[in-house]
Amino acid sequence: MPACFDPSSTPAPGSLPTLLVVAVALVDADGRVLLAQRPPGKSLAGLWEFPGGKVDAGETPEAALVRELKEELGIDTAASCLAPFTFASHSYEKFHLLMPLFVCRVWEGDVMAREGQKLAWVYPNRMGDYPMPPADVPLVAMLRDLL
Ligand SMILES: Nc1nc2c([nH]c(=O)n2[C@@H]2O[C@H](COP(=O)(O)OP(=O)(O)OP(=O)(O)O)[C@@H](O)[C@H]2O)c(=O)[nH]1
Repeated sequence: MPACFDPSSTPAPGSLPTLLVVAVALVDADGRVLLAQRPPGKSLAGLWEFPGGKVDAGETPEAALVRELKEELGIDTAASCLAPFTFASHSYEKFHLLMPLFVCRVWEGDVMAREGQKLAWVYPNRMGDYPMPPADVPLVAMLRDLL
């Protein structure tokens, strides 16, 4: 049976809270994508992810991303520089993650790890070398096709 027909892979409606997280593929002039490593002590520690974070109540995904990029990486960008690309919809044990992924090629300032996280600029065909959360796996394949 194809995995997409497996009812056990689909949680019962309403059984998990949906968490809205926004993320971005920052793409540099060489076509590399920025990944950040989740620090020890957090869930999914050690895995590499796209910069971003939770969308606060009353915030748009774009505003949340502009805020997170300033907080985490010290860079300035604007909603008009964020191109909607795709999304992840993935059930973790305690919540269902809904994560729009934007692509951004234009920002101001130098990328810095403001929260002590490890950063890596990665060519799409090398992203397999960086273990990522399960929700991100389909996104990487789509990014490879785009870039
Ligand atoms: N930013 C980001 N989060 C992701 C990605 N993939 C993925 O599954 N997530 C999940 O989405 C959630 C993002 O939440 P977050 O970064 O704001 O929060 P956190 O777990 O670090 O906790 P915090 O509340 O202490 O900030 C985490 O559960 C994280 O594992 C990704 O590529 N980027």
